[in-house]
Amino acid sequence: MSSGSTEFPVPGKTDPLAVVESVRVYVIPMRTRFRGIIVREGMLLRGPSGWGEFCPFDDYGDAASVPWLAAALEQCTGAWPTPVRTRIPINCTVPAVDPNTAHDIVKRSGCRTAKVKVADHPGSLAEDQIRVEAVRDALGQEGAIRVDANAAWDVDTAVRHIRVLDRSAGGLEYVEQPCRTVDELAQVRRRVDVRIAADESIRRADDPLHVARAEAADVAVIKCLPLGGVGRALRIAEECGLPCVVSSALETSVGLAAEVALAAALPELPFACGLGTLSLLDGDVVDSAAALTPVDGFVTVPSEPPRPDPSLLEAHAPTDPVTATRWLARLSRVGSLLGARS
Ligand SMILES: O=C(O)CCC(=O)c1ccccc1C(=O)O
Ligand SMILES: [Mg+2]
Repeated sequence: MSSGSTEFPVPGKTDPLAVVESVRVYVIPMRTRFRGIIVREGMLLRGPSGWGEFCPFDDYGDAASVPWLAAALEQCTGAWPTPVRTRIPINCTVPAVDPNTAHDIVKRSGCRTAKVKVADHPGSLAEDQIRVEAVRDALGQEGAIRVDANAAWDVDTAVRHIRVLDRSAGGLEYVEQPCRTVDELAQVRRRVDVRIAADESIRRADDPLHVARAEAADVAVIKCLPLGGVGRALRIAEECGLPCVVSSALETSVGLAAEVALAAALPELPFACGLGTLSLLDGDVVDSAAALTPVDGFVTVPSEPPRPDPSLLEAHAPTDPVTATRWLARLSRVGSLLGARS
């Protein structure tokens, strides 16, 4: 019924994108295929207090992308909490690669903690074992190894594979998201001695605190871009009452800076964080002096948020018009959803 001059915006609802002064789209190839991702794409938004990154993965629909946009807008309009540390210990991230490559990644990183992707495809256990053994060889006995199954296993498979990989690793620090549901995580947790960390059960859940209340995890993996920003992630971290590991969502240095700000502000940081992911990308939008590149297993907390370099923005701009149009349309739709909620 409503149309044209009889239709008005609802008073009190505002356009959340009104603060954004300009946007850029980037396309950066991955060095190694990671969870099926071969090219990382996203947007950089410029606002009154700097730049934010909007980069939901392809498998996030519009509603699930709303927190990503809230996080980007927090970055370009807000200020970060006070850091309580100047550098963040990080893990190196080992994709589902062959054992020699895994060994090299660990050695080159200088990290004392490694996170190894497992369960990349059905029947992967033998490959997972030799990858984990190679990582232990590279790390030495003092290092810590964690594995991430990205929700691939059912309960019985998880229990069996965790026991095998725990032996291959000479002890696992934790296993991240062995199964999909909170109930499955709780069952696995009761049956194995290895700690359970929840990632997707927090990042993709309607209620990110459910997994903690259900006593289904020992560790919370927190990513502030999928969770709606540093402020919201800090509240979730506090309310869940679990030790937290901050991990990246494969952002450029612009978005990674928000994850680092979160890790820097957490009162306790008992484990290494998954923030050494810049090396998985074949490029960045921030020049190398300001990039959040780890050195000897640590990322230094920057004194101010990194700004994209104009020539790198040009270099990583999409070469076809379709990609930019697709991201602009996505931003517009997700912006409308965010506006309708506030
Ligand atoms: O935690 C790390 O070491 C790196 C980040 C990482 O693994 C990741 C990055 C993008 C999307 C999902 C994940 C994941 O933890 O499952
Ligand atoms: Mg994970």
